Amino acid sequence: MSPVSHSEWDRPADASSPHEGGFRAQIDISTTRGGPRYGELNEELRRLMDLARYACPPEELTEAMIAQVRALNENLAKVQVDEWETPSGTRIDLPSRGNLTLPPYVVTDGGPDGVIADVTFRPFHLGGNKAAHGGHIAVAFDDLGGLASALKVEGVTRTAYLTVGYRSLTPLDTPLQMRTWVETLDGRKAFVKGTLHDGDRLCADVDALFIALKPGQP
Ligand SMILES: CCCCCCCCCCCCCCCC(=O)SCCNC(=O)CCNC(=O)[C@H](O)C(C)(C)COP(=O)(O)OP(=O)(O)OC[C@H]1O[C@@H](n2cnc3c(N)ncnc32)[C@H](O)[C@@H]1OP(=O)(O)O
Repeated sequence: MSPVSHSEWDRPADASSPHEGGFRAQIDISTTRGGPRYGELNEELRRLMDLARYACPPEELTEAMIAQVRALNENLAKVQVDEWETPSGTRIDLPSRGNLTLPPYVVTDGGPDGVIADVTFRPFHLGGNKAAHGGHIAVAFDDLGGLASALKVEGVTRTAYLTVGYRSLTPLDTPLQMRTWVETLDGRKAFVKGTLHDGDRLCADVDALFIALKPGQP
């Protein structure tokens, strides 16, 4: 039942594994890993989070649900792989590359000039008063800012700083438009800007620095 330990996933590169040092310079993108129904599994898990976030179960139902979730977790524990082999984060055909922990987004346009994505904060991303939690908005900017800088430098980058301006409330369950782009590229430094809109209304903007990693840099 325990998750994969750090020592198991932080393994050295070998012939079948192109990561260098503790870091993989290229993401091993896929459209098949995890099978054709992996996206459906993710969506059911998101629905579980939505429903759990607002549930107030009576005690007898809580007991039954603990047993059900335990059974689900036991199945998931049987199919653990390391971070380089999991479909999560690599499935470019799925929302947020199949990464369940990110707010679900769909990239509608992406390249060295920037990224445009439709992002929907789910009910479980609630901060308060039906609005999205600011931390989840920052996560979306981090990932899509990281994607914009990766497409610009043609390699993986890492966030050095990320400053979010929360300009107006960000609604849940509403398709929103996020744009991110590299404003200035200075050697390894990609200065990224971004916006989040609900229609014409600006919900948030971002100012971030991503650094292209050197080969072998942990
Ligand atoms: C079609 C589909 C394709 C799919 C394709 C997949 C794409 C896939 C996208 C994934 C998207 C994930 C996006 C999540 C990204 C994370 O969330 S990363 C996790 C969060 N970030 C971290 O943990 C970073 C921790 N910090 C570090 O590792 C190191 O400090 C850093 C940031 C790598 C920099 O260290 P370093 O490489 O030793 O660089 P260093 O020489 O210190 O600095 C380089 C330059 O940057 C400047 N700098 C560094 N830090 C700062 C700072 N905080 N403020 C200002 N300046 C700074 C330095 O002053 C220096 O400037 P110059 O002297 O060159 O002018």
